[in-house]
Amino acid sequence: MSSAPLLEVRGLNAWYGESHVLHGVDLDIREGETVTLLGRNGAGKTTTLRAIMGILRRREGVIRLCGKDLLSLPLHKVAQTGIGYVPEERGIFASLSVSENLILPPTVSDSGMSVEEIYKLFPNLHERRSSQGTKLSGGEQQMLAIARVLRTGAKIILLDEPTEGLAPVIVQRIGDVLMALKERGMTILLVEQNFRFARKVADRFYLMEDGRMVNSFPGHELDARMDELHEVLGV
Ligand SMILES: Nc1ncnc2c1ncn2[C@@H]1O[C@H](COP(=O)(O)OP(=O)(O)OP(=O)(O)O)[C@@H](O)[C@H]1O
Repeated sequence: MSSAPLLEVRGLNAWYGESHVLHGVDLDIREGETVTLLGRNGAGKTTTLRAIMGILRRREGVIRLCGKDLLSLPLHKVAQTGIGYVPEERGIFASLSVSENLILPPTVSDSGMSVEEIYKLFPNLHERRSSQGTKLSGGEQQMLAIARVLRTGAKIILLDEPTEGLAPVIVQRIGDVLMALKERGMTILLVEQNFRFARKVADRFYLMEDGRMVNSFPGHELDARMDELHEVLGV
């Protein structure tokens, strides 16, 4: 680990009201890396993403992006630092068309993808460009949610279970998109329960249990650790 991490999380504690959910989470993601968070339901994966983004406000510890402190920033300033978030519920504008959803996101850097580039990466969004958000399939909504973040020029994208509830052929399509983003040098933090999908894209895994990171290992060790993972994940 020579270069400084792009995203650095140290000793992160977070609370929902009085409920203490994250207990000293440490996480490092280097530029261009794809890192996947594993853990059983309730382990704190979504909470980690929400705490990094500042949606969950009661936090203590260190969160830095390119060395810049995120913890003290107001919510609306966090995305402007170049960190994009695709929540599990996707967060697209249901009443707007695909093309309107793509035009709306504010830009955080010049490196954001143009609408033309987006349509090249997601030909199905081009076909559906005039369709309203509510009329899209789950897979199309997921792709639109990812595309919206790519428009902004974010350096790192946080994805919460992008394959959940989607048909295998769509899961594969999303995998192809993430591989294309990796090739472009995008840094990705992924929460994912689908091993087959995660194996394809992840350079490194973190394992969470009860609001703590309990292990981290490189992607190629996934198969050798399957028994241990099944035990911790209860799957
Ligand atoms: N809005 C909330 N208010 C209070 N507690 C919450 C809230 N959201 C989550 N929690 C609690 O925080 C803990 C971590 O939940 P979190 O959603 O981060 O887990 P997860 O690992 O993402 O699992 P899942 O796959 O179920 O989303 C759980 O104990 C959960 O019950």
